[in-house]
Amino acid sequence: MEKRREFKELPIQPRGIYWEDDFVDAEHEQRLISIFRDELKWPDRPGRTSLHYGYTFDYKTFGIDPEIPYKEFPDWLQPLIPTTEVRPPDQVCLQFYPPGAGIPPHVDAHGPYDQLYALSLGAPAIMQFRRGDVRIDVDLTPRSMMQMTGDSRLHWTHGIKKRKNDTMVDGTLRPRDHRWSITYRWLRDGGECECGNVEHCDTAQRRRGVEKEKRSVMELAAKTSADDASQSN
Ligand SMILES: O=C(O)CCC(=O)C(=O)O
Ligand SMILES: [Fe+2]
Repeated sequence: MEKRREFKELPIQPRGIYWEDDFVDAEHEQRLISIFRDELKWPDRPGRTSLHYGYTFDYKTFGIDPEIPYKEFPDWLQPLIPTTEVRPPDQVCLQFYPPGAGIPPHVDAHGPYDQLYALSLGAPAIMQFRRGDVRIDVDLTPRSMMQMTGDSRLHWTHGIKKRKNDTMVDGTLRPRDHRWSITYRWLRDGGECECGNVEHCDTAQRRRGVEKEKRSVMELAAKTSADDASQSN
């Protein structure tokens, strides 16, 4: 019998983070990790690496790459697809984080994408949400599925610092280890993002006349400086 999905909103700022512990059980997680380690061909480079399924994420436009044909979801991915949306995701990104790797603070593009989920596997890592000076740490525990909606999706950035240890609330250090995540994105089904946040929304920026080239360069510059700043932590 299919397990009933139980997403609950985390009672924290930013609002709109929906969470389900144990989206997969520990044995299933181990089988997945064996596949990730032994059967998949990863890009040969240090740091965080990614594999794409469905449409391919385009790091230039932050949307999908129209040149790359759709890739069917492999068998191991099928049972990991959230069933809480009316259709399967359009873009799925499996990422590997070796110890010390991170992802710069960012907002997943509002223009191309609507719903956004992420599943964590392997070692835990702290994700930091930021809005202005406010920083909130969320522990991405293995086997948990997170959905970002509302404020957490639109108005706060999220990132994982590049560092070998995370500092826990009690001050202890927790070493990073091999972590995998699966990010699921749904293309917007008609209509545009109306959030109006010129700092974080590519649609609001386009309407204000900020050119596409400039937007991605601006975003990259912001990411790079934020990431550099986080190296010292
Ligand atoms: O690794 C994660 O859990 C999230 C990654 C992420 O933010 C993204 O792929 O946009
Ligand atoms: Fe993201």
